[in-house]
Amino acid sequence: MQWYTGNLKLTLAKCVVNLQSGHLLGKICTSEVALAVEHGKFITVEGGEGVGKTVFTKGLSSRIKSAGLGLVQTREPGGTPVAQQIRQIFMSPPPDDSLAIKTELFLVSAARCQHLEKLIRPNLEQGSWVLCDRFHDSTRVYQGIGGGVPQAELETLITLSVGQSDPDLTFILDCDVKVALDRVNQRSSSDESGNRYDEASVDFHETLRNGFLDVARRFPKRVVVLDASQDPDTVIDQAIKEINMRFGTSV
Ligand SMILES: Nc1ncnc2c1ncn2[C@@H]1O[C@H](COP(=O)(O)OP(=O)(O)OP(=O)(O)O)[C@@H](O)[C@H]1O
Ligand SMILES: Cc1cn([C@H]2C[C@H](O)[C@@H](COP(=O)(O)O)O2)c(=O)[nH]c1=O
Repeated sequence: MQWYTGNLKLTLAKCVVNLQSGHLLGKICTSEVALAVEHGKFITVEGGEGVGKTVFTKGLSSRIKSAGLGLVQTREPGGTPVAQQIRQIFMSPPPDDSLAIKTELFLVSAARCQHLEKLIRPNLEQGSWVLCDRFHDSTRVYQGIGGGVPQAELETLITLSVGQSDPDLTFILDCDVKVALDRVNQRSSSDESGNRYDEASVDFHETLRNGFLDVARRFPKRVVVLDASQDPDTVIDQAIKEINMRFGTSV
């Protein structure tokens, strides 16, 4: 017999129980009660600059939480105090000491190790879901395809830092580069937040977009591409449909 309560799965074997109003009453032989916490699902969100990852992650998070599931929303680089300090260096190195591409690779990998060890794995083990804005596919695209680190070297470092903790599901938000850049420009004019690739050419952003689509082709079982030119609620609805189909949930 099994009960699901939030993220907790209770399994009872060979025992007599009384059920009243959904509560478990009566005598239970504890040696025959298995208390299993099912691992939470690990979902990542990827895509180029300005496609809508932040808005999507926030909206999807609240929909999953409203369904009664525990969820931690996080992002990379970052997610723990140390990883956040690495993010500062990564995002804003001193102007007279710009980052070599392999330094970038080591920085995002170090931040990821810390993030996995201190935040992601402990939460998944306790049954909480983790929704992460960017993860290793960003490394494949930005440091690999964009930055030119050879794929074999990059995959070695990804394997070393991620180990068995590959995401269960990845959403790649995809849309026309000009649409995404218009969104970035509108956002920048309102909040003045800078971006690492503000000065990059449209061609470079096209390379990133194609890089993510290439990742989707390489990992078809894990990755789902969503059309991010649609309105935010439609994109989130499509993601939820996919989540329910894959994980048997009713979010
Ligand atoms: N589906 C959408 N339709 C229209 N506008 C959107 C949509 N999603 C996000 N936006 C707007 O586009 C801008 C960029 O969105 P957001 O910050 O979510 O993108 P991002 O992918 O997280 O960007 P970055 O890669 O720079 O972190 C914001 O001003 C946001 O309000
Ligand atoms: C994880 C990861 C990120 N990056 C880059 C991609 C973006 O330009 C920034 C993060 O900014 P955001 O506004 O939080 O999306 O970092 C990267 O180059 N490599 C990575 O592995």
